[in-house]
Amino acid sequence: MSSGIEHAKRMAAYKAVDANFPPHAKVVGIGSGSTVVYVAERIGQLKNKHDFVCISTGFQSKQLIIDNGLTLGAIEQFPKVDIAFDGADEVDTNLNLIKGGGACLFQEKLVASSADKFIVVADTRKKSPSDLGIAWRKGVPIEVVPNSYAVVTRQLKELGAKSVVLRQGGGAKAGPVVTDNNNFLIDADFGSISDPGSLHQQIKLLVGVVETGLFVDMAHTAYFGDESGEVSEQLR
Ligand SMILES: O=C(CO)[C@H](O)[C@H](O)COP(=O)(O)O
Repeated sequence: MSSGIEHAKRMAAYKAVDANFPPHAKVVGIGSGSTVVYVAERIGQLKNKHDFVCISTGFQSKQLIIDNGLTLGAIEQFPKVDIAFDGADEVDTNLNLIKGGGACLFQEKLVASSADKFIVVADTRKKSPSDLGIAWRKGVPIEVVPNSYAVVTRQLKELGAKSVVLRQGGGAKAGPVVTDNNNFLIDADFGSISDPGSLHQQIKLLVGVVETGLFVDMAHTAYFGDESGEVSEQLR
């Protein structure tokens, strides 16, 4: 028996796949995190699962594809994706996202930006009542080339970040988190973000920044599960 939140995640993921999976899909993006686990599970139940390839967004996602009996492909082989599914750390009322809580934001954005349709799955805790930076208080994840972190940290403060933290491995690793691309991650708290597009552009221009966790104007629909199993839909 799954807990309330796991049930919420599973219901959102199953509904997202059932409502959106294209019958003749050839290339499918699979995101990262704990909600997308159920997307891979549902896609793995499809009768035609050997007719398409799945593109991963990192190590965990690759394992999900393999474990669910799906065919793994590389974005280098399949640069055009029919549909991509992924989780989010926060979704604003315009369907902009903060992502990267699981340190996979660069490959997630690469796959989502290559997709004809990008679908978000989450539980209702991820919904912001208005802007980004309200429900997710850990800051905007930013992937940086390792030796640039001090310079980028200084410049993020100049852009108005209230706090800038080099993400640490915690009990699992001494020192900073190293991404699947061998980079570091900075979490920059800008408080409530009224113009995520402009903030993304300013951060992206800093030398050393690989990608930001602000996903602006990218998602097509978000599915939010609650603990009762109800799923609500947010369209752009
Ligand atoms: O961006 C991500 C990883 O970098 C995840 O999609 C995001 O953190 C949501 O994860 P979860 O479904 O576990 O809440």
